[in-house]
Amino acid sequence: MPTDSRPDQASVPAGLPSVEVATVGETMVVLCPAPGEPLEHAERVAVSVGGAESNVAGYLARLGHRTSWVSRVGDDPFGRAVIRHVAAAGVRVDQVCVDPTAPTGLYVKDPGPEGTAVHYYRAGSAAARMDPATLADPALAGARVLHLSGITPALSASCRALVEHAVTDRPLVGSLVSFDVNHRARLWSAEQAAPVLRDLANRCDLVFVGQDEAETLWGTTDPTAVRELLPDPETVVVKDGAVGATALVRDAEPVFVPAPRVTVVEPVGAGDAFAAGYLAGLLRDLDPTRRLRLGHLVAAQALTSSGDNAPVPPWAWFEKLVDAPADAWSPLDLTDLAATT
Ligand SMILES: Nc1ncnc2c1ncn2[C@@H]1O[C@H](COP(=O)(O)OP(=O)(O)O)[C@@H](O)[C@H]1O
Ligand SMILES: O=C(O)C(=O)C[C@H](O)[C@H](O)COP(=O)(O)O
Repeated sequence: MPTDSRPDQASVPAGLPSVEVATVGETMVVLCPAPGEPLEHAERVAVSVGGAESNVAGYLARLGHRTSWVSRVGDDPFGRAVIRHVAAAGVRVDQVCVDPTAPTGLYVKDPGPEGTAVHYYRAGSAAARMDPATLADPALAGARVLHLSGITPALSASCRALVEHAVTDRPLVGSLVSFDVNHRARLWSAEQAAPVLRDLANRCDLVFVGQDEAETLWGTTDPTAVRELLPDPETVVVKDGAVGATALVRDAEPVFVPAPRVTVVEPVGAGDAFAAGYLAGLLRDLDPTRRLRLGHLVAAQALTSSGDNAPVPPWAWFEKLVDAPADAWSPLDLTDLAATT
């Protein structure tokens, strides 16, 4: 019977300090035809890598935080591509199990006149076999943040048990548990997802949710109403795309920060980038306004670049804008982002 193995990570010598952030979730190879070319007639596809939680890990690593992505991939070329891609962003991948008995998941984009449809080939994937033991490695102890998303509980019963375990038993003692609701309608219906995601989110410390998904799941876009549905986390961040985002922190007035003006090249991954920026602000003990600003600024990098995991400018660029006077943010104009970075 073949057994799981762990990839070597030449760039991470033994004895490194413990990770600051662990993220857990599935990452897949992404196949995408040329823009506007329907999949049915495509003769060529571009191959890339995508996964919400490894995207968050990648942005955090690029912002200078020691981050580990915890997952499973198949012992196949796509699994090796995923590991190489995530490691290239500076993320530790020594917590990724290579499973010789299940494939790496795949998602395929189908550009059409009404937008891009997504087809998943991830049922039965190696990552769908994650379970509560996935978080048992002592190397994860001491992480300040464990970041999860609502994609994982939709993957399989064992993945749902993993997320239940993470939010209830808190295996990473002392870590703050962060949860991006990330409802994926291709994985489960809103009726199935709504109570599960609400219950899981309520057991976390920090929750990110888009107004669009709050409406789909729970029938409201109002940040205060969302907060009433999620009373237990210390902080709920409600995002409203191009408009802005609100942080509702327990025992404090809600804080709203408008999103900067940007010229969107490709919207996929903006939510992951936002979560990473907010978490970087939290790790640096910034106040909620600055955390939201950092979220928007990292999201802006994702929006103005194609692909899920954009490069980020040096910290000094972020610092200047994060500390700018309030009127500079009403709203901040980043429409010439490429020139300013
Ligand atoms: N058109 C836009 N202009 C400026 N910022 C945007 C725009 N769309 C999204 N964002 C930024 O990306 C963040 C995440 O947006 P959201 O729509 O929730 O993304 P996703 O659907 O990828 O989760 C927003 O909070 C904001 O910072
Ligand atoms: O659907 C999944 O399972 C994925 O992980 C695919 C994507 O890479 C991210 O989810 C992007 O997410 P957004 O930041 O919300 O645009």
